[in-house]
Amino acid sequence: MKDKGILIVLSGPSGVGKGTVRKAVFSRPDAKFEYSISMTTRKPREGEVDGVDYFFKTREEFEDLIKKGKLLEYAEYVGNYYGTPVDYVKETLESGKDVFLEIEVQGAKQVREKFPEGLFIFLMPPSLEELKNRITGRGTESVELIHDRMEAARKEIELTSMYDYIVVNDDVERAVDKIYAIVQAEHCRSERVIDQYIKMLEVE
Ligand SMILES: Nc1nc2c(ncn2[C@@H]2O[C@H](COP(=O)(O)OP(=O)(O)O)[C@@H](O)[C@H]2O)c(=O)[nH]1
Ligand SMILES: Nc1ncnc2c1ncn2[C@@H]1O[C@H](COP(=O)(O)OP(=O)(O)O)[C@@H](O)[C@H]1O
Repeated sequence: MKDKGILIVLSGPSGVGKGTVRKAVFSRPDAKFEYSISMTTRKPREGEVDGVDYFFKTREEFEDLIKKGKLLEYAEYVGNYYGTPVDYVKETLESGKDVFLEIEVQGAKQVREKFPEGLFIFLMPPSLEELKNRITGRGTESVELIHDRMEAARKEIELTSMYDYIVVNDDVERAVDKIYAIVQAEHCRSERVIDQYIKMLEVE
């Protein structure tokens, strides 16, 4: 039987660089993770593509997915719903591949309850000032929304104790190196691999 993949959850405040780090993670030639594309009711930003960046849904469609139990987790964040499709995650893990989620902390908490064995990584900004600079610098949010996102960020940073690892995103490539090292270490964790070795000893 094939071993199940690892569910990797990358979380952190808006603007910390989750999207940037995730893209850098996936652009490495040795990337073996599968990215789970989320559903959202947020309007697409310029350049975002349905089915690539997100599956863009109406509130009615999203609420229907909730009712039908199609989401592993979901959260309302700054006025919009965001959620992870459960079937994709389960099927991909069953096939032995690691799945990579990029979600905010309320959702990460729900995943922790359903998948306590997941690998939870919190991406931390070098400082709150730098976080604000990044959100402002991206230019996708109005002043009011930046304020809301900074408030959300303060609350999120207070909840980091439920994560297995904290990675500071001072430099993108350095953060990616750390994420790879963490995932690699997780693959060697004895409770994940012990059965394989026991089987090997039985055969010989
Ligand atoms: N709970 C949950 N949060 C998500 C999901 N997808 C994205 N998010 C988070 O929702 C927040 C807002 O995302 P977005 O509007 O794309 O802005 P971003 O902050 O620039 O990534 C970010 O913290 C994302 O990580 C999801 O499926 N579930
Ligand atoms: N390590 C970093 N150093 C400097 N700027 C960064 C770094 N990581 C991301 N950024 C910039 O910060 C802004 C927010 O990044 P983004 O990936 O959109 O964040 P998130 O997905 O967490 O909301 C972008 O303009 C991005 O280029």
